[in-house]
Amino acid sequence: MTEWTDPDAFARALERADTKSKGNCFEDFTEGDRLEHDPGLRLARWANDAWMGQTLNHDPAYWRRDAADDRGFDEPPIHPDYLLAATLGATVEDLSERGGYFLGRTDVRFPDGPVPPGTELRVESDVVTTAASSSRPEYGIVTWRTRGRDARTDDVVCSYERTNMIPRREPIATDGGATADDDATDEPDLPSTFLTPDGGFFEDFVDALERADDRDAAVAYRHERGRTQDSVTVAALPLATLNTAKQHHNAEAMADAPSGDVVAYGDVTRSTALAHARSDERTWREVGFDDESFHDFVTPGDTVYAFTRVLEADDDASDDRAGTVRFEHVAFTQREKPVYSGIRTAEIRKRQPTDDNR
Ligand SMILES: CC(C)(COP(=O)(O)OP(=O)(O)OC[C@H]1O[C@@H](n2cnc3c(N)ncnc32)[C@H](O)[C@@H]1OP(=O)(O)O)[C@@H](O)C(=O)NCCC(=O)NCCSC(=O)C[C@H](O)C(=O)O
Repeated sequence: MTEWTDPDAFARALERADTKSKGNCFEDFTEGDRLEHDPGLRLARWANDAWMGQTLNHDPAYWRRDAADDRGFDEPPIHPDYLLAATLGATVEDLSERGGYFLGRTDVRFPDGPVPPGTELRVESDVVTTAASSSRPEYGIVTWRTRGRDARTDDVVCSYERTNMIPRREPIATDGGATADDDATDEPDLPSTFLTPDGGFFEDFVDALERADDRDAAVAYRHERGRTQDSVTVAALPLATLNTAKQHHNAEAMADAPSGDVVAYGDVTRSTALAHARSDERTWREVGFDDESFHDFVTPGDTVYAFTRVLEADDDASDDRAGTVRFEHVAFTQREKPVYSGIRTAEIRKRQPTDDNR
């Protein structure tokens, strides 16, 4: 009788066995379809704290009761970055586990957030559009609108629209996409002066924008901190959001990919860069994110840095002690190429008489 675990017999058995594949192909998505994502997730304090600590998000309102109380929270809530990553993580099994690229996301909002630890998430997505990729015949491009709900109250605590390239079952003929103008040597049209805010309060951003006004200048600066990607950030953090994308934890499957290795979850890259930016400001509340793009992959050993451009400031917010600022944040690595960019709207604390000057 055949011993199935005999190495030769087993190797033959593996060759002959079909693989029960995971995830959906491009052809499985139809505009208008709704998918209820089974995993759901309990937003645990430990996972939130692991995410926040490892991505260098150290805003005290998410760590300490007195700071949370000062910010108008009943207790340190789940941070919006982890809430967003967990909402997306729970969708991966149905939407993007098959592989492909997380291209971008927009209209990220937290209608009934923030939420306390222990909140149980129920997540659903609608297929918004499906399109051929003109440059990559083996992929299609799918956009979904996703909502994360508090399973107890049904309140929407996080929503967004995201776009991925999804592998096709059958490649199609394409026009090959637009031809890149490789010979273009135009100098980039950057302003002559880059200004940095003196501090991290709302008034500091207003002041810097005023100094840039009517001049060939921008309020744009780098943040010093960097975070080298390791097995915790690349594999452990996405798995703590139930993100089953093999890109983050299956080195063998990724060996033949263009990256040649596992890659960081886009939300880890993004949250790390945002943390660097937040460490140089007095964040009051996160309002929303738009036009997020993931330009290139990040692999273990890459160090994630951040660059910020301040776009506008508005003296209007949910609390008199804050104003609203719109930023463009860019994550980049030691190779100095952008890997993520997005527009962030956040409320920033105004300077109070008792505040120090940072
Ligand atoms: C994905 C890339 C390899 C593409 O590179 P390149 O071909 O140079 O870029 P193009 O700009 O030409 O884009 C290709 C097509 O995709 C469309 N596109 C690009 N961005 C968007 C967007 N934000 N929204 C909609 N469509 C977009 C373009 O129009 C092009 O279309 P077409 O011409 O018809 O083909 C490269 O960008 C890359 O490597 N990006 C990094 C991807 C990445 O690392 N993402 C994060 C990590 S993976 C992850 O987190 C997975 C996650 O867990 C999950 O499950 O989603």
